[in-house]
Amino acid sequence: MLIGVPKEIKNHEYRVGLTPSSVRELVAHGHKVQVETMAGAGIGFADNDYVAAGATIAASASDIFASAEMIIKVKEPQKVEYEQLREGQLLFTYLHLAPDPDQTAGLVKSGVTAIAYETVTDRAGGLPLLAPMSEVAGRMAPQVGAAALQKANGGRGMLLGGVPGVAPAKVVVIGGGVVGTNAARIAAGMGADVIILDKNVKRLTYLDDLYGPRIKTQYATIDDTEALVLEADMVVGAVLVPGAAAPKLIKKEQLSRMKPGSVIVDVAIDQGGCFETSKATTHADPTYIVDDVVHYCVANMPGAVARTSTFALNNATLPFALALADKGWKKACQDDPHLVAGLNVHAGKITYKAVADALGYEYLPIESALA
Ligand SMILES: NC(=O)C1=CN([C@@H]2O[C@H](COP(=O)(O)OP(=O)(O)OC[C@H]3O[C@@H](n4cnc5c(N)ncnc54)[C@H](O)[C@@H]3O)[C@@H](O)[C@H]2O)C=CC1
Ligand SMILES: CC(=O)C(=O)O
Ligand SMILES: [Mg+2]
Repeated sequence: MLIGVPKEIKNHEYRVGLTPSSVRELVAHGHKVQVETMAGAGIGFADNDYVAAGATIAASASDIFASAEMIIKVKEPQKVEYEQLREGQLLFTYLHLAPDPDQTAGLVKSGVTAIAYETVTDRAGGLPLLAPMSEVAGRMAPQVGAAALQKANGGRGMLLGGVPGVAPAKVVVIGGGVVGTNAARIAAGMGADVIILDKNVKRLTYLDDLYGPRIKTQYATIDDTEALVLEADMVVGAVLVPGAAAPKLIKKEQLSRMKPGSVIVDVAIDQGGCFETSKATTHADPTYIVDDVVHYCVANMPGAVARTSTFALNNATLPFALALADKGWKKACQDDPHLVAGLNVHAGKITYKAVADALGYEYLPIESALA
């Protein structure tokens, strides 16, 4: 199969779909890989590293979109990218379609077959291709939130861990999955007073076993979520209903009652965000203020630590990329119920129910797409 890797074009996005090591694995399986020139340059992968791994270098993204049978990316295709996709081509990347009607319409119109990293599942009920980036974004959340709490950045002027004789900041994490757990762990490590809210009692039990009294847990009723958010110095938004738009758990009216200078890090922004006032920001201009509350809503947080993130992502995606290349998407999906869970779009139809429901498309059941 001819596999293409374009350079990412989102703001300050330096991750790349394949590392040179991953290219070498695909080439060892008999595939051809074409990488756009400078695709990995931002994180120390020179064109020559890709050539040494067996790739050829394409002068432009349009060469790749024109010829590749499978395109491997990191972030969802931007307009200039999805306009070049076509029927019979396979796209393997993050998509986050539910909050993104324009991209969804573009993919449907193109006829492409698109497998979204974020809805591929595993035997334990997890999301193995989302998890590595959730680990990164979760660990970054207290770090970026701590900076936002500084006075010059609009924050309350609080040190996350306090000092002897002065209490630490209160950090509330909504959603105790991969992002939430990693955010809580780092915030607690920085000395903050941390509590995690979730609706899944089993998950809260697991977190309690894992961290003991160092991190508190709370069942996420509307009442308790509101009470804790109003007391918080920093809130991390980390909920997910796979494939669906994030539920808006904190309304504008509630936000206006938060402490002036408090900080929201809405990691769930890639699914639309869990605060009514959240809108996606970029690494170039990551924060804005509503009602004296600093909002950090960068939808590609792991792009800031792109080298770590690219290795972590490739560790998870490579086995699936190999299966797709070796068998073709249909056979690979027929053989693997977890990979097929990633199928979001096929030949002009939406094949993921939560996306179809969120955006008012007819849903094509996966079995029909695979027939
Ligand atoms: N902004 C960025 O750069 C990045 C964003 N993300 C996003 O972060 C979000 C969280 O991802 P993960 O932690 O991997 O998901 P996850 O599935 O591991 O965890 C989500 C948790 O939210 C809980 N939850 C769902 N509805 C809830 C509610 N109403 N109240 C309280 N808890 C609720 C679930 O029970 C689950 O424990 C996703 O939207 C993901 O796409 C992930 C990586 C990078
Ligand atoms: C998951 C995601 O949105 C990211 O890694 O950018
Ligand atoms: Mg206020």
